[in-house]
Amino acid sequence: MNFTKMNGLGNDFIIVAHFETLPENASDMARVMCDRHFGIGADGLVFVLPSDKADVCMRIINADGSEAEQCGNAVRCVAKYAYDHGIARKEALTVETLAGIQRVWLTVENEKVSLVKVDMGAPILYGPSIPVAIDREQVIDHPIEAEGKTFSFTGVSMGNPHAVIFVDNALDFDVEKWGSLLEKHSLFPNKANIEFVSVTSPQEVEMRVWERGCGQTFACGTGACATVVAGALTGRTNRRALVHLKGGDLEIEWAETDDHVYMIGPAEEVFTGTWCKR
Ligand SMILES: N[C@H](CCC[C@H](N)C(=O)O)C(=O)O
Repeated sequence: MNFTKMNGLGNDFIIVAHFETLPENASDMARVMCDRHFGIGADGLVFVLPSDKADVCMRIINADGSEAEQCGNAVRCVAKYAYDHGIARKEALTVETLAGIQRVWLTVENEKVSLVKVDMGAPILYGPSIPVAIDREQVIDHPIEAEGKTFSFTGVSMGNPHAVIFVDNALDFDVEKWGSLLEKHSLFPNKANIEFVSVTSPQEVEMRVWERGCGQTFACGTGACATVVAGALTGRTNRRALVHLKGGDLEIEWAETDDHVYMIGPAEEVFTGTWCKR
């Protein structure tokens, strides 16, 4: 089985594009292929499938075998893959996901996609647990406790659940310890992606992330979107901000015109290969 290895700011994926529908053993495939010692190694396994509603369909399986509703970095990779490999040779296309149809705009240089803009749709605000939707004028920061330490989070869904926690300095925060504890907290019956964010200015933040189903990653597109929504709602940031991640930067805007969140960032194809293991 042929595959293509891609990433969005170091959030890396195995792209498989020759199934008509999601294989029944997709979760097992993800666990084996994403293993960084006995497999190819990746944060997720991404299936590029035909769609009757969009130019292409994306299904994303985390490294632990759980399926996610949405994945911002993977949507950029899938859009690039579709253009570069001739599935949808156009600079504005649509990607069907479990979170809905995503509009995508491509920047092409030397016949290859270098930058991708995605309409990630409108956010849903959660709290005091996820997924308990609340109105926007309700309390935004919700308390959450782990091992005797209390944090406050803003719950935001971009189709997948995020708990955004503002801290003094995200760069030296113990993401492994607290992210792994909070991902599976009882307030998050479907688990959650945990973002730790420090605000540099109203238009610039540092974000580190512990992702549901794969641990700490170099970048999280939906997490960056959730971060700017949480920052704007709590008065910490503007609705447009540059999110600095371990693997690079994402430009995020939560537009007032349509309440949608727009994300601009790169996508990279690294290598192709053939999977030989049973
Ligand atoms: N682990 C996430 C899916 C991947 C999201 C992230 N890689 C992104 O770029 O949005 C979840 O289970 O919701």
